[in-house]
Amino acid sequence: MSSLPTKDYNLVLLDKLQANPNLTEIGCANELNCSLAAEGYARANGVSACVVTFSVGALSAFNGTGSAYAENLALILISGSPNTNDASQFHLLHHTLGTTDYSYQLEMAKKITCCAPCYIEIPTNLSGAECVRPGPISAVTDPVTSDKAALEAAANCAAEYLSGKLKPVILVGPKLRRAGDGAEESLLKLAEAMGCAVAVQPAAKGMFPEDHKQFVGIFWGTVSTDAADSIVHWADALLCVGTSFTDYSTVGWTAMPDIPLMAAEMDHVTFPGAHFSRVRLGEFLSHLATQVKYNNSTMIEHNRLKPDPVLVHTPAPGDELTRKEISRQVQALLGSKTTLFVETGDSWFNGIQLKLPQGAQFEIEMAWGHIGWSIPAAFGYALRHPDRKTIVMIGDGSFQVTAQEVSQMVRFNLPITILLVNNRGYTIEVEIHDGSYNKIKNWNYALLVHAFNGEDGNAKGLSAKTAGELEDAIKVATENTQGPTLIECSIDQDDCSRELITWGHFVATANARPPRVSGG
Ligand SMILES: C/C(NCc1cnc(C)nc1N)=C(/S)[C@H](O)COP(=O)(O)OP(=O)(O)O
Ligand SMILES: [Mg+2]
Repeated sequence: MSSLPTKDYNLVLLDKLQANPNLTEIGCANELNCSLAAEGYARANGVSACVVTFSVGALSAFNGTGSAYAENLALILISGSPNTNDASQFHLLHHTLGTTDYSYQLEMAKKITCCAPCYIEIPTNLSGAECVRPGPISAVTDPVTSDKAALEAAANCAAEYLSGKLKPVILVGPKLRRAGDGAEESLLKLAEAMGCAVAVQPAAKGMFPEDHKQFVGIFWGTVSTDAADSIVHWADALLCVGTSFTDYSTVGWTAMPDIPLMAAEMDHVTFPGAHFSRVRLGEFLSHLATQVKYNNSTMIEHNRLKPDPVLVHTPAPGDELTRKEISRQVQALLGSKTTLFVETGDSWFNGIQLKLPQGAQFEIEMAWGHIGWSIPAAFGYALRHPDRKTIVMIGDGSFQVTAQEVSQMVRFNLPITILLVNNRGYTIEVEIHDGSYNKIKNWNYALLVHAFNGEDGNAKGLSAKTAGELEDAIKVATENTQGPTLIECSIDQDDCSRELITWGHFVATANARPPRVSGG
């Protein structure tokens, strides 16, 4: 539960929430970070709540709420609001637009909340009022089950559809995990029953085990890993599970699969010419696993065409630090209890290339893509998962947006390791479309962390300009169990991944499409 220090519209509300022994209040430095921390908490916990003050608070929190909506995460946004007498007394109030219409916030919230994020507004003079006891929580939390007949029909139709195909591939998307109800386990069962290749969209990295023998890589068009694009394009049937085809995930629409898609969504299944509603994803996948025939033709082909392992160069300790060396050293950090957050920027491409060992988790915000997300989100996530080692890869531009939340990591003694890649500006934007607006003021990032320590913090701030300095800094980070460790990794501005340059080119081309003339 993330909330802001007390503010007049939600003073009593916070007191009431604090009185509930089952709730823990976690303060954040501002409402943007509060909402993004709640988004990160929801990734770990399944649901989270964010409590803010009216208007000046809520409008900032709308950003993290929008992220939760776009990323299909359950976040409850709770906002204090004016005294119920004010409207009828035509009062002009602080923190508002200066009119007597206070409904604008609710109208805006309606656009970014639905069954995933939801919105509750509580007038300041009702926070302590008696209210009807809420109904059984099971009405909200119990899993929704499929319509039995639709489930049966969908699985039979899918099994028959697949039995007529020679080269089936499964493509996993980011909504698989969000479906809950054991959908990831059901997918594993189905994949092993089919024996086929399993490719994963970038925003779903980690949702299918990468150490599994049927994992064939990240399907991301021309910037795929392990030639996953070849096997996806070789397939004659693509079973899309929770997929999301956006301009970013299709590399500016250059990687849309060109065969009819069979799509299994969170609550419905579609094939060419058929649609089955009220079919829950987890139930569909596990039921289909009992109907399908084994056909490993795409695995046999993948094993023929997959690239040989890449020889990773290990530089001398005194060598200038590079993007590749940062990735090599982060790779060595990943293990069954680590969760890696990768921020919008070249960190996406560097993170996607890493191999996840058994149990390692991966978090990315590719749909909403709000730079700075990973700092508050990792903070929220780590609160829920003290049992895991949380690592963040973030660029300098992104860090400047939400840096204050490192002070909350200090406050709650969270041993998060932050690898801040300082390439002096917005490199992703430089590669898409350069201009003076991609330059930023450089900070002394390592020193900033000492400021966040105040008189009692345990955070460490280090900088690395060579491979050896990074090795040493990572050792310090690994040993610092009482607080965050930020390592500023300085690299050349143009030291970026080839995938970023290729992807940026196609996304920029897609952005630049001329307006369509009607009738044209
Ligand atoms: C400005 C922007 N995107 C536009 C943008 C602007 N504002 C918000 C909130 N979110 C966004 N994605 C992006 S990706 C920067 O290149 C990020 O820079 P940095 O963190 O330094 O990473 P790289 O250097 O690797 O690109
Ligand atoms: Mg940068």
